[in-house]
Amino acid sequence: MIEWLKKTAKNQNLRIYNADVLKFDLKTLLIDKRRLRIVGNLPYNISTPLLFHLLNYASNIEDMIFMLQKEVVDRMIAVPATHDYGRLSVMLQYSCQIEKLFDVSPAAFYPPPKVESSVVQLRPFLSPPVSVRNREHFAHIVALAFSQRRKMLRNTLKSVLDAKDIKAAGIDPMARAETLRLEDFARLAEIN
Ligand SMILES: C[S@@+](CC[C@H](N)C(=O)[O-])C[C@H]1O[C@@H](n2cnc3c(N)ncnc32)[C@H](O)[C@@H]1O
Repeated sequence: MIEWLKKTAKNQNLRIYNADVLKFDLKTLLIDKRRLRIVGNLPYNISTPLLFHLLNYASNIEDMIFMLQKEVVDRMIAVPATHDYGRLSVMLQYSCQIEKLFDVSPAAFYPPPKVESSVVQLRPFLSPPVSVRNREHFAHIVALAFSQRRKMLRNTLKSVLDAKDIKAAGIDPMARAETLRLEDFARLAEIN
C-alpha cells in the first residue's frame, strides 16, 4: 500500500510518511512555519495517548478534524460534575476549542463496528482560556486529581499540596476532581 502510494504520488504535491504516530515528530511536517491542519480517522485503541501526543504540538496546529469513538468525543466535551468529565476533558479544553460536528452510526461502515463514532473539530487556542505559569505542573495536578476520581482532593493531591493550600485557592479540600472547573485546576496549579 505504502509503496503503491509512493509510486502513485510521485511528482505530485504529496508527501507520504509511514510511521508510528505516537513517536512521530509533527514538526517534520511544518513548511514555512505554517500551522498544520490535521485530519484523520484515528485508531480508536490509542486515541487518548494520541490526543495527548498531539497537544504537545498545539502551537503548531491550526485545527484537527477527527473521527473517534463517540464515547471519547463525549469525554472530550464533558462539563464538570458529569460521568464523562475527566483528565481528557480538562486538558483538551485547556488547549483547544472543541466542537462535536456529528455522530456516525455503525451502519455507515461495512462490516458495522460495535461502537458508535463521532466527528470532532479541535482548534488549539492561541492563548489558553485560563492562565497557567507552568503547563507541566498544571498537567501533573490534573492527572493526580483524577488518578482516583472518587477520592477527595486533599488525598489525591497530598504529594504536592496540603489541605490548607487547597483551601487558600478557594477550593474545598474535601471536593472531588470531577466537580472542579478548568479555572479551579488553574488556581491549584498556581499555588507555590
Ligand atoms: C480507524 S483506521 C483508519 C484507516 C483509514 N485512515 C480510513 O479512514 O479508512 C486507523 C488506522 O490507524 C492505523 N494505526 C494504528 N495504530 C497506529 C500508530 N501507532 N501509528 C500509525 N498508525 C496507526 C491502523 O493501522 C489503521 O489503519
